[in-house]
Amino acid sequence: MDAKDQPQAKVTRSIVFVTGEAAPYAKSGGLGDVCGSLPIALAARGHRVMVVMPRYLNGSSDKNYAKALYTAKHIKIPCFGGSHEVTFFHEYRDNVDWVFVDHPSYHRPGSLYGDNFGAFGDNQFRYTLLCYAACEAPLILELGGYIYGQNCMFVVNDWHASLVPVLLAAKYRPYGVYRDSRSTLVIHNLAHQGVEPASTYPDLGLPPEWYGALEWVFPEWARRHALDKGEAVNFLKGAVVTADRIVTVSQGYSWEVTTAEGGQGLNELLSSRKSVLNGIVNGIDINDWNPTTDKCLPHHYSVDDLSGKAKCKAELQKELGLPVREDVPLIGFIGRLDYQKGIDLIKMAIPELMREDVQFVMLGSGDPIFEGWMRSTESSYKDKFRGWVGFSVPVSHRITAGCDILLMPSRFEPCGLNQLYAMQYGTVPVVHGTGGLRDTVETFNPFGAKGEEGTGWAFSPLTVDKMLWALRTAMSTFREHKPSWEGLMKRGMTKDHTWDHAAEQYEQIFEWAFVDQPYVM
Ligand SMILES: Nc1ncnc2c1ncn2[C@@H]1O[C@H](COP(=O)(O)OP(=O)(O)O[C@H]2O[C@H](CO)[C@@H](O)[C@H](O)[C@H]2O)[C@@H](O)[C@H]1O
Repeated sequence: MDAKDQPQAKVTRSIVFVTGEAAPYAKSGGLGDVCGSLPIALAARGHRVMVVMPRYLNGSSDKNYAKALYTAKHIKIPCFGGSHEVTFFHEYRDNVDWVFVDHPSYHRPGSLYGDNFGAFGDNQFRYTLLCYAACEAPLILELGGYIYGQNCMFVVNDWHASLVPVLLAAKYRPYGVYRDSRSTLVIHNLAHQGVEPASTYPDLGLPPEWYGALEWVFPEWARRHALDKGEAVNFLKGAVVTADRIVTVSQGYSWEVTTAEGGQGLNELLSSRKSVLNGIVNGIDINDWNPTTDKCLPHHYSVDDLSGKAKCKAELQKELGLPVREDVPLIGFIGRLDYQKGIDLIKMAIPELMREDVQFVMLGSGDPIFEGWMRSTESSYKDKFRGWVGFSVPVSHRITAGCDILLMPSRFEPCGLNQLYAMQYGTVPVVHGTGGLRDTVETFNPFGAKGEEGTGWAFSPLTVDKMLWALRTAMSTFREHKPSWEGLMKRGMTKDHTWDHAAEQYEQIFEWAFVDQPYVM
């Protein structure tokens, strides 16, 4: 879009994103994508936007931070029985101030949150530091010559950033600071809440009377032994209680989190805050995910000329060592190998699916049991199945472009980005109709009011049979109804997945937040 066509916000604000990850600096999943692109979309609409995240260094990713300069600002954070010094680095890119909090606990091998032995034992400490640093950044960092000041909208993402609204309420507002600021909690995934034993509360440096905001008691069935009282502190709960507004990353998920099935223990609390709870479907970064320009692809294509997609498919088959055949449906899966993503259903369905004339490629890392299963399945079905264990952004782009069908049997999915990328690339999604998947994938209807309708298949309930039914329907449409298939591809490709619409909805939420008094004064 030309800069002159870029819609502008009616009211511009100072916005401070706080996050555990943002692409391209550090990404482990969809949170990184969103925090790497929504801030840019908001800045393009005229807001002043800062993103505060850790400066993770672990060798391979160091180059991502190469353009971030040392600001010479140091602060000491009083927590965990001491005073911990952090410093700030800064890069101005795409009209956004990217601020990186530096501390030795962010410099280590492994992924962002853990290594082969599991989650890091000091994650509570690492993200407590991030939250304190994020509260100080707008007050002390002169970025482009000016501080952001006390009139900000803090956008706190998931549990890593959830201490921010608690700190605003407990440590700043009582002293007259940040009374004009507001906070919005964005829930990308309720499955991770930052829960630690209650005995860690004094480490957080919060006044004792604020214990109730973080207090969390496990139900009896979830306790480890008869003497376990289940007492814990829960960062995400703290933000649910103290944030001015709560956003989930789709409307479907904003309802699901208020139910016993989808609320992960926080459903009653979230229901009590329904008046400030909204859902906004994520957009995608179309500079990064665009089949007409994508640097990771061997060939480019567009809705007007799909020939490049067939070439991408052939290249992908070659790269994977699968028979190069245009007529065979190529199904892809990309994602964390996690219970959430329904990998166990794929595992159960594979023996039956492999009886069909089909090819299947999976890219993912996570649970070692599923990683091992992917490797062994590959050796059982040499001409049909490839399991790529690892995390590779270029490979994910090539799979998205080269496949005909993208499968997402997620047990729950707050929004899901891969189905949006798939549609953008003319790859037809077959998904479990849950959360954001149900909101974004419209099931194919050959007899719609205006002719054929739909962009994929959203099956429900989540069973192996139903998933196989949806895949078989998709495969037979691919083989036997080429014009319908092309219609499906084109309808997906022409849908508006840009961030601009979502950014406008976020502006509305911010406006409502500033009309109200802060939730905790
Ligand atoms: N092995 C691999 N190699 C390369 N890339 C890989 C990969 N595994 C995953 N990815 C990438 O990571 C991202 C995953 O995003 P999703 O939104 O699908 O899921 P995630 O559960 O991480 O995000 C959570 O947050 C997002 C953002 O709000 C929600 O959409 C989602 O529902 C919620 O669960 C995609 O960009 C995908 O391509």
